[in-house]
Amino acid sequence: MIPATNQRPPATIVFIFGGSGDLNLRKLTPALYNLFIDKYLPERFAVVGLGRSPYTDESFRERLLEGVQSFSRRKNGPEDAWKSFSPSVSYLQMDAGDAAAYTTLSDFVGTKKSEWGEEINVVFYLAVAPQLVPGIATNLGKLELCDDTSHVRIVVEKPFGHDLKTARELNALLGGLFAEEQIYRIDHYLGKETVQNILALRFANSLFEPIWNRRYVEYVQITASETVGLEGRGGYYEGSGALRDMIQNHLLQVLCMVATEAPISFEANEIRNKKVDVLNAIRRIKPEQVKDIAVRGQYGPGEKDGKTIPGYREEEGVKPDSKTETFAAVKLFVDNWRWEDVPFYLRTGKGLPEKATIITIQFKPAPFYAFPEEATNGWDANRLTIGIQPAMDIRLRFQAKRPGQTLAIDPVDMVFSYKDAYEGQEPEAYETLLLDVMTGDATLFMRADQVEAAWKVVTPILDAWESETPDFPNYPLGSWGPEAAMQLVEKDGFQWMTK
Ligand SMILES: NC(=O)C1=CN([C@@H]2O[C@H](COP(=O)(O)OP(=O)(O)OC[C@H]3O[C@@H](n4cnc5c(N)ncnc54)[C@H](OP(=O)(O)O)[C@@H]3O)[C@@H](O)[C@H]2O)C=CC1
Ligand SMILES: O=C1O[C@H](COP(=O)(O)O)[C@@H](O)[C@H](O)[C@H]1O
Repeated sequence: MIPATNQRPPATIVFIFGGSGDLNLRKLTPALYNLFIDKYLPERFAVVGLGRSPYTDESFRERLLEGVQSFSRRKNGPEDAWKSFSPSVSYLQMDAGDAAAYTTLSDFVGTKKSEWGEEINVVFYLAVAPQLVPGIATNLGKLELCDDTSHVRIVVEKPFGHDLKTARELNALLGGLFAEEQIYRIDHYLGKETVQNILALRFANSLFEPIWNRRYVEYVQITASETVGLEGRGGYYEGSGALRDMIQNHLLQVLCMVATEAPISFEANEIRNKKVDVLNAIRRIKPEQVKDIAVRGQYGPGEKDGKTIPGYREEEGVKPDSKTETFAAVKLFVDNWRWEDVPFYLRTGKGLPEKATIITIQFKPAPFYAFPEEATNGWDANRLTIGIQPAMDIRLRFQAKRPGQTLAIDPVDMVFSYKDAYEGQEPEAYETLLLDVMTGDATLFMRADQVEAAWKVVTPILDAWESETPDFPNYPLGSWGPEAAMQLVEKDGFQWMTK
């Protein structure tokens, strides 16, 4: 949450493990750059990217500038902004497994302390595959500077651990090395304006809550589709897959926002308690049920503009017989008074036709319909669609009478769009969350028990998938995923909503 401009964080150094990776290129540096332009960064700050790739400071900055120009909400920024920002960025070539190299980090902090002559916040951002996290955390924990619990923080990216067992081990390890207030388990979907707005929509209005339950809701769908493929992220993604990469964290967190009971305050732990209640209420999946409620897919070659585009198995860093899923869809139930028997369908995939994250709340049809059927032009109504991205909007689709002497009923949309309602650009999720880390506000970050509860939900699926060899690839790049994903909803009489 963005403080007033006069509440800038104190002098800060951000070390980014995985500085040469996709996350930093696409999201972290663009976010820091925007914070800089908007004057939320402290006067004195430094960003150090770390990785094994052989960058110099100069070539690293050039690479990051390409990232800003391709992915930032501000492709350029005001004149000279990059020129003013980039000297604070440097690169340190280092293997994260090299324990001796970590003293370089302490030395860097020591030098900056003498140069800046003040206390410094130090953020260690672990933007790396989960397998690397325990080793890095252990090495950082040995640095004396990490004993300073009020100034040193560690940010751990999702997926937190590789499964329930490793997540528990990681929580225990981090708990032994750092104080809980130093640990920031990040899930960037929680920093998205549109995700935060779900609570405002539900609990700052009296309109929706009375019908937000099993009496009126037929089903809920959450789709996060991506057009991109792997884009050089084989090192991370091959060991992860769509279920771990998106569903265990982002999509389950969105489900929690949709399904949670009303909080009594916006105190961090109150919201977290309510969300963990939802995760704990998700019906446990038995091994023999997995095939009926979960679908996985991997994209094969596709076509674009008459050209063949290679499939997942042909991408850099991917095994030719890879079992990693690039698509996952699941059907879940939340066993409580509010949601019993309402299906929650979640799906995500790479290489799909559109980049879009949307939530669909489909309400049941009117209990009695007095209008003549022949006057009705479609039944596609009683639906609330929350556009998370790129369209940031809320659409209420309902039946309306078409003006005129003949009775005709059509589905129409009532739309709230951020673009039309507010001036200026909304901050990106990582802007909000990085600033929160710098100011020491953990409200939007995950607690250890939330992460473990989310792993419990997906563990039976992961186990079942691990035990069988999938028939991959099973969907062409540019399609909406495997046929079985369509059947997952069609067998219940529904279809996937794309808007
Ligand atoms: N990409 C995205 O859009 C998002 C990613 N994330 C999360 O961020 C994390 C990283 O993902 P992403 O950036 O996409 O993955 P990449 O594969 O692009 O990056 C992995 C990074 O890890 C570094 N690395 C690997 N091994 C070592 C090593 N031994 N020593 C030092 N550095 C090492 C690589 O650097 P090098 O090869 O130079 O050593 C590279 O910078 C994941 O947890 C992912 O879930 C979260 C949200 C969005
Ligand atoms: O965490 C991740 O998220 C991105 C998608 O993020 P979004 O904000 O653009 O929806 C995804 O591409 C990546 O694989 C994953 O690690």
